[in-house]
Amino acid sequence: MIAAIQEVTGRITPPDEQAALRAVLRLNSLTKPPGSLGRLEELAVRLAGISRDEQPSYGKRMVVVMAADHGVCSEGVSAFPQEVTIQMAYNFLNGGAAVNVLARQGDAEVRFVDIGINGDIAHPQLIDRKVRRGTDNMAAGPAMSREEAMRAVLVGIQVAQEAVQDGAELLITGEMGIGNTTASAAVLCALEGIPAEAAAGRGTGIGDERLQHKITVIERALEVNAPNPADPIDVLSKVGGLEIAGLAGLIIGAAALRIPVILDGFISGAAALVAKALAPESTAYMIASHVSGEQGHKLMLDRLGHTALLDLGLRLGEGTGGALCLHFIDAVSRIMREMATFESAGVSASESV
Ligand SMILES: Cc1cc2ncn([C@H]3O[C@H](COP(=O)(O)O)[C@@H](O)[C@H]3O)c2cc1C
Ligand SMILES: O=C(O)c1cccnc1
Repeated sequence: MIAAIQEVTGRITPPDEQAALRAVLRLNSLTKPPGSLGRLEELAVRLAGISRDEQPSYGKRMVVVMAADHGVCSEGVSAFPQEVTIQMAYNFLNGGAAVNVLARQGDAEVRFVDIGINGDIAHPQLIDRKVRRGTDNMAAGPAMSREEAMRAVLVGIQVAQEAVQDGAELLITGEMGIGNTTASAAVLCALEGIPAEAAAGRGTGIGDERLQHKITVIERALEVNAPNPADPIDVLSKVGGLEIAGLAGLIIGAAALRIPVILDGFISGAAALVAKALAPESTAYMIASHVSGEQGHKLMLDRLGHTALLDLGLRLGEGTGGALCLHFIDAVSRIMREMATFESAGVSASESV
């Protein structure tokens, strides 16, 4: 199974430098002082390189919400009970979650994948790719087997391939899974050698006492399992989650298919760290939409080498920040296509600086 993953990571090539250069030249020809559109210009250049087009635009975009449960919930690490995952599943499938609203506003489709919910869901829109019914409690032993972690990564790769077959030109990572900020923090600790107290945050809104407990649970999980930082599948299987593994696969799949993958918050960040460990070249296809209010997210983005576009204090996940970022991506597309050049508008260029 590792060979199937490596076959995909082996297909990731760097973005097109020529297209990126053409985007720089075009930006400098537009009726504005050079660089005056700030970070939007950086975004334009990166998207041009990724999409191999100096005027990139994205017709069909999809938010992929991977959902799974976490055995570590039995340690009391979330402000909400585990059943909320399956209850929210129906809310996503019926279009009522925050990300459904923001995706509609950003003209994106939401695909909801059950990769490991602890229960049965019946809904016509469900993409059922359940690898197992939730993980085991990582504070007592491995969250899942190595084989299950690899299967979940392959699910993500396959979902990316299907999305592109169905016309997707851009993917956004989304997730649902009560307890998943604990697993994501543990992945950050294991892969990057960050102490639990710097990696763990309040998730759904736990208080000081429960946060201290969450930190000790993460420390125990790391001690009991001793995940190997040089082996991302080992880290996923011991202290990760099924949706984290699935999103890592989705990111790798998007990079291999040369389409941009918009990262959402903390859980997406953990998946991106796994993707980076499996395929360092995949980071070139990632766009960091926002920096979450969850402690540790900024650290993740630093390790990924990305700066977030937005800082709105979001701490929801689901793909919400990623969906909001579509407005900036569309703004960039229109600037590259619709703005006049100095030449076409008859405007004098700068004399000297
Ligand atoms: C109603 C509700 C909707 C959500 N949508 C996303 N999350 C977010 O919160 C959870 C992670 O936080 P923790 O690790 O503290 O459990 C994940 O499901 C994440 O997607 C939600 C959480 C709740 C309660
Ligand atoms: O940043 C996130 O993705 C996040 C933060 C808190 C809870 N759920 C998700």
